[in-house]
Amino acid sequence: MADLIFDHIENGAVVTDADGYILYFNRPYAKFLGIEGEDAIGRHVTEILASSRMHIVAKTGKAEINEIFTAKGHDMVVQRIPIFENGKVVAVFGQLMFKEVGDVGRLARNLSVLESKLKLYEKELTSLRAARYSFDSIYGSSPALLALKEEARKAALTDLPVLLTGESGTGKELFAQAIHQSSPRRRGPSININCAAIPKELFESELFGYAGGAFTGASSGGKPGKFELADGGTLFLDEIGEMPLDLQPKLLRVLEEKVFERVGGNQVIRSDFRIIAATNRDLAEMVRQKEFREDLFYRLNVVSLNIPPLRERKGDIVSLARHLLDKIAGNHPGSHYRLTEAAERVLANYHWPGNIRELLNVLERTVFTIEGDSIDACDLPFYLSRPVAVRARGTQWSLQEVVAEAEREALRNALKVSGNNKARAAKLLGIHRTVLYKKMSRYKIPLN
Ligand SMILES: Nc1ncnc2c1ncn2[C@@H]1O[C@H](COP(=O)(O)OP(=O)(O)OP(=O)(O)O)[C@@H](O)[C@H]1O
Repeated sequence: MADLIFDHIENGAVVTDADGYILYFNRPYAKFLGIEGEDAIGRHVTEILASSRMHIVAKTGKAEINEIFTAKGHDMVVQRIPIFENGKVVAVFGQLMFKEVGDVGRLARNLSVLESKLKLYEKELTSLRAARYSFDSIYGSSPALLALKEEARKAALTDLPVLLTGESGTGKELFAQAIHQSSPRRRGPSININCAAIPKELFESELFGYAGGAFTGASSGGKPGKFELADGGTLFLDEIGEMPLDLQPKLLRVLEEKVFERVGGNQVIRSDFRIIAATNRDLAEMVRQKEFREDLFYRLNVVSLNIPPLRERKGDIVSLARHLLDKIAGNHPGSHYRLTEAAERVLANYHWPGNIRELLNVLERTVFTIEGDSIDACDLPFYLSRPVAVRARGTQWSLQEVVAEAEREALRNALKVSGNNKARAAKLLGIHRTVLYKKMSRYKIPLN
């Protein structure tokens, strides 16, 4: 068996006794030197490899690792390891690590290229992240938003947990990223976990990871969880209100002690992370309803930042819209989208239940349908201009409104596809040209 293993060592390997007489000589080594392996057994190692130092290592008892060794005209890299029994060298194991010294140089060069590439990517990633997620990329000049940014900037300099609250689409994730990017942990990882997106049964292993063989199907090396990955950085727990109640005590313990074990593992893991949590739910009310643990709530709610909805900072709507249009234009080279005053009025008066995400969505869709760069009120979705009284009924639309919106959209698409040729657009729609003109006038679609 030992012979078999020995012959399967990829590179040459040899074992001598304490006096330098060969006990084993594997096939790859024999092949490499062009001799018969069996012939070498029992002979002194210097007879086969004149400058061998195996017998010297047997005397010194000191391993020689990655030494250059010349044999048969080759400069090779070898290692020689003394084997001890009861404190005495009984054998020496020698192994060829690289058949050519040049291989080592090449490997080292490759490694150093890889290392510098890695450094370059790290730098690029940091600057990309900084450009995308700094406080400067949070737009708006309303006093409420400016005050909030100031508080968030201060919080970034500390290691305190932050709880971000606000309606969906107000920019909670953007704030979390900006805090990380402005914190001393900016070079560390920024790990996100959306608590609403994880099935309950996978929650624990997502957060804490699992040990190898922890359950059927688990990968053999195990897998680190988000807490482990966030070591040295920030862990962003989005939609924390969706955290299963029975897991909350465990989460609290980790937040307090910063140590945990992987699922199915027994090794204690320490991780140095900073927590930022976000929710669009009223956590205090959830605590009162016993749907969220009070102790965890207090642990998370150390620095509390509430992002007001867009309709409560009307001053931000138009400037945000302009900024988002510039961003959209970045994907359409040569364009510079502008809003007419009427369009600005429509945007400013709408109540934006989906906040900035909805604004972005509306602008993206509008840009897709317009000809040219100017966005007028009639280019915006019909529902934005509905009177407040109608909107107050909630999201339920009357059939008439739905039909009108669909008609308007169909008209605009047909005009776009036909290059604003009315006759062709009418034909596409299957209506008479005069009907098209009438409907265009009703929906305030400009003639050209
Ligand atoms: N002040 C802002 N300036 C520029 N872009 C913003 C601003 N606030 C939000 N956005 C953009 O709006 C979109 C929604 O923001 P984000 O995902 O941060 O919201 P959220 O509050 O985390 O939403 P949810 O609660 O639904 O997860 C993103 O594309 C984000 O870049």
